[in-house]
Amino acid sequence: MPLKIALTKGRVEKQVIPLLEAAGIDCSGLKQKNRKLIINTSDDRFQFILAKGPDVTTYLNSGAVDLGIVGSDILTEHRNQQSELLDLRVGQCQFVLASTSDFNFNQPGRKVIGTKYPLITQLYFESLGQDVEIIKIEGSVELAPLIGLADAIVDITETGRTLRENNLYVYDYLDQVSTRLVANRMSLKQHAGEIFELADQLEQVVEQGSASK
Ligand SMILES: Nc1ncnc2c1ncn2[C@@H]1O[C@H](COP(=O)(O)OP(=O)(O)OP(=O)(O)O)[C@@H](O)[C@H]1O
Ligand SMILES: O=P(O)(O)OC[C@H]1O[C@H](OP(=O)(O)OP(=O)(O)O)[C@H](O)[C@@H]1O
Repeated sequence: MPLKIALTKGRVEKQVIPLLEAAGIDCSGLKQKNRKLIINTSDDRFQFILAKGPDVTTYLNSGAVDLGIVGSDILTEHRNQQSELLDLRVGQCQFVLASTSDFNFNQPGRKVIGTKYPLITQLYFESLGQDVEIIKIEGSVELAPLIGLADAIVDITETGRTLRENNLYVYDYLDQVSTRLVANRMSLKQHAGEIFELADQLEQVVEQGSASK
């Protein structure tokens, strides 16, 4: 039976494939541009299940997969209950509080905050002792202060380009984000050897990558 790995499709998948390949894992199936969602390696050692980030945590928690590859933003937001094995050091970005130039962080009254990450936003403002109204947005979060839906946003930024091109400014920096390898706790007991072998192989690749930077 192959180890089942839920891999976040899209941006994470693209950045993780080179790491998997460097660890000697056959990614020819993953690299084929088709609509298949379940892809086995040619040696049947691994089965990749392509899913959206939040669903990777659902599959892990239900025991449907042994491993997940997903952003730490999603793990925090969805209260990950499984075992984090490795920081893959890709998908690196940072949470920020951002808004238009006229935003006043210290203004009295209850602020409205737009975000894809309500829990992270709530915890952040709780830590500041501020009560805010949070509006959940599914994407293009930067729109919220521009069209008057929210006073500010909590979102991730990498290059800062999206903020810049929409005339938004950073008012505070929150946690750093990167892609993680996570194991289902039960699978970790049942398949410890195979799982730690994979984690070790990937760790070597990650360390080599860092050393060559
Ligand atoms: N700008 C970014 N730079 C680096 N990593 C990012 C960036 N945006 C998101 N990520 C990381 O990649 C993960 C997946 O992001 P991605 O944009 O592919 O999915 P998404 O937000 O669900 O978007 P979509 O709905 O378009 O698939 C995020 O959970 C985060 O960890
Ligand atoms: O700092 P930058 O390099 O510009 O990256 C930041 C952008 O990337 C993410 O959006 P994504 O591309 O996932 O699109 P989305 O708006 O659909 O979430 C994030 O929500 C920002 O909008």
